[in-house]
Amino acid sequence: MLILGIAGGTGCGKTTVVNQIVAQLPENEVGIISQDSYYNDLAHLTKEERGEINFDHPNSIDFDLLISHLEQLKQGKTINKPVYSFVEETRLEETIPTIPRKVMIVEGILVLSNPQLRDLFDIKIFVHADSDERLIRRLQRDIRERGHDLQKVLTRYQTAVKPMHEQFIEPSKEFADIIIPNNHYNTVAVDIVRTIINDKLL
Ligand SMILES: Nc1ncnc2c1ncn2[C@@H]1O[C@H](COP(=O)(O)OP(=O)(O)O)[C@@H](O)[C@H]1O
Ligand SMILES: Nc1ccn([C@@H]2O[C@H](COP(=O)(O)O)[C@@H](O)[C@H]2O)c(=O)n1
Repeated sequence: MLILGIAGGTGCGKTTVVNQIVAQLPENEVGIISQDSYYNDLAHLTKEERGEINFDHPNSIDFDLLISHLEQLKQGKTINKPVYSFVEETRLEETIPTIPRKVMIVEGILVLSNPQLRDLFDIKIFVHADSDERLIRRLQRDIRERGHDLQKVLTRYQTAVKPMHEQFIEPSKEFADIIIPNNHYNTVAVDIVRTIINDKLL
């Protein structure tokens, strides 16, 4: 199994890059795991209490479960991947059975910041976009897709997203084997990563 870890600040385009990479690969050979699926289960908190959580701090992620799931996949076992709702801000009851694939891609803001998780990656990638570009993209996406309003996105950006980015995410760039500049769509970089994966699949 080849495991790729893809990190980068919110809105840098991780999900988009991953989707572009896998779009031209055989569907049954590549699996995707998003760090977002592993936000801690907050079902015991009210919606208001969940709104106070710092979702950009490593403590908000169940890294133990994510690491254990990756290890199980490496051993050829099927896992039950959690499902996270951004609208409810907690894990849902349902899970998604996920089988091991020849190539597994793990993406998320903090996936290169955790040493134990990082050690599981064969290739470490950091997607870079400037912070103003990321904020614009995040605003548009969160209002359109994640049920947030303008004020909520901006407050969160100032109080949690930006400081945590500076403390945990940007410093994890030094662990990357490849840095993908993504202020603009970067088809060349996507092709290079796909070529690496295709070599593995031969
Ligand atoms: N290179 C790019 N140029 C313009 N918009 C982009 C680019 N990459 C991604 N986007 C858009 O920015 C938003 C955030 O991208 P997404 O892939 O969800 O980022 P991330 O997963 O890193 O948070 C999405 O609406 C996406 O369509
Ligand atoms: N309930 C939540 C949980 C997380 N977030 C934000 O998601 C960002 C990470 O996801 P990306 O797809 O943007 O990489 C992170 O910055 C959290 O602030 C949220 O808004 N609500």
